[in-house]
Amino acid sequence: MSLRYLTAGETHGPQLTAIIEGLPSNLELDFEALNFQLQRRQKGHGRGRRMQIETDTAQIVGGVRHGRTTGAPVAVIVENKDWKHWTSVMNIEPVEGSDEAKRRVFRPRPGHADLNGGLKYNLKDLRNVLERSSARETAARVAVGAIARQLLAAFGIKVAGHVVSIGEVVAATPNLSIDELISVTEESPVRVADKDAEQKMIELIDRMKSEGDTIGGVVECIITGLPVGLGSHVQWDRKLDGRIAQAVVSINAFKGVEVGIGFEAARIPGSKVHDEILHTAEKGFHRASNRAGGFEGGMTTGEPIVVRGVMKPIPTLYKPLASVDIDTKEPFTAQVERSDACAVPAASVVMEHVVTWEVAKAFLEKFGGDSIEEIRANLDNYIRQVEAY
Ligand SMILES: Cc1cc2nc3c(=O)[nH]c(=O)nc-3n(C[C@H](O)[C@H](O)[C@H](O)COP(=O)(O)O)c2cc1C
Ligand SMILES: C=C(O[C@@H]1CC(C(=O)O)=C[C@@H](OP(=O)(O)O)[C@H]1O)C(=O)O
Repeated sequence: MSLRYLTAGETHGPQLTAIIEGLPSNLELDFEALNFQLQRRQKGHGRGRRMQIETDTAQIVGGVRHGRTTGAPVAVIVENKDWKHWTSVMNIEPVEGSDEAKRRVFRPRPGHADLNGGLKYNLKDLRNVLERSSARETAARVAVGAIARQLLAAFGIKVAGHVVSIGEVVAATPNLSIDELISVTEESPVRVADKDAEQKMIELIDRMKSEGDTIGGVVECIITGLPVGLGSHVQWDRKLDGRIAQAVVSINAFKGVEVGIGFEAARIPGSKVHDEILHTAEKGFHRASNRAGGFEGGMTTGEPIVVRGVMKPIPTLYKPLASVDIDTKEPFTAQVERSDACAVPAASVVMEHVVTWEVAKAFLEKFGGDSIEEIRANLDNYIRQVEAY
């Protein structure tokens, strides 16, 4: 059985729930490290008031005993502390004029799921769409990805993420090791290593917020320590770069993805794009550069994975755009719900975890076993085969 998960839960419901199936037994879980990832996702300049209410922590309610996975499905929950403020709105069928009825959403926000979801599911209170389309769900995905991250870490695979740009402000490319990148960007409220860009990004986010507007950006994820050959060229849905692209664009508000130099590859000749092949006794086969971002033929090359994602600006605007009242069909401005002005730094954490998940899944497809020990033996055997090639 390949690794899979589902999430459930509404943004203002009692909790988010995730069930992961296919994890091997004997994976030692570090709960502090898991919660650290959840808390990283809550941070970042530009977030709204909701993040001051929540203190995301994962409770593992199945599949783990004495700190280790047993091979059974792992069930994770993340509580919504805000639930206590929404209990009546979420539970009581509103009667006209009641407080609950006032929270009905009927003027869809351009850029959010409101209108499409209302039409598709035939729902006249667009809150029923909003509750599930909210990026609150990404807390569950980070919890799941943080477990996958620990699985990969057990085999020396490391993950980092940072912000490349917000609006027109681009951070200088940091020339740092993966460990340095992780620690330097952790300290930054916008998750960049470039102090000048950091200040300009903060100012831009503040200006957007004061103007009732929002701003998007580009984030990058890097994964090191991978063996060659995760994913496969033989079938379209086994190409790991393609699977990662799907995962990235599935994040709320993500509209584009680049692998390696990405769109730049369309502008320069092949001689400046492809990574020349080298071999030494010490390193085996390796590359002179990594413009491919760690992929050829849908398989890892053994060089770091480098993937970028594009996040559009947040759709809820405090200075709302034009919309239509779904009851009267009259023009109206869109509804204003409590909102972030910029969630690009937080979204970089989400992207790290959805990419990590896809890599972990491909890792288990290749080296799969029912226990960590069996996987280790499979990996060691494969590494010997590659070294002897
Ligand atoms: C971390 C994060 C936080 C977000 N916060 C908000 C928010 O406060 N308000 C909002 O309107 N959209 C927010 N979004 C984006 C919406 O969830 C998203 O635009 C919406 O679900 C529609 O999906 P689409 O943009 O992918 O088409 C956020 C996205 C992420 C990743
Ligand atoms: C709750 C989170 O983000 C939310 C994502 C979101 C949206 O529309 O996507 C709208 C806001 O929801 P609320 O109205 O509850 O403040 C954000 O706060 C989170 O990231 O945990």
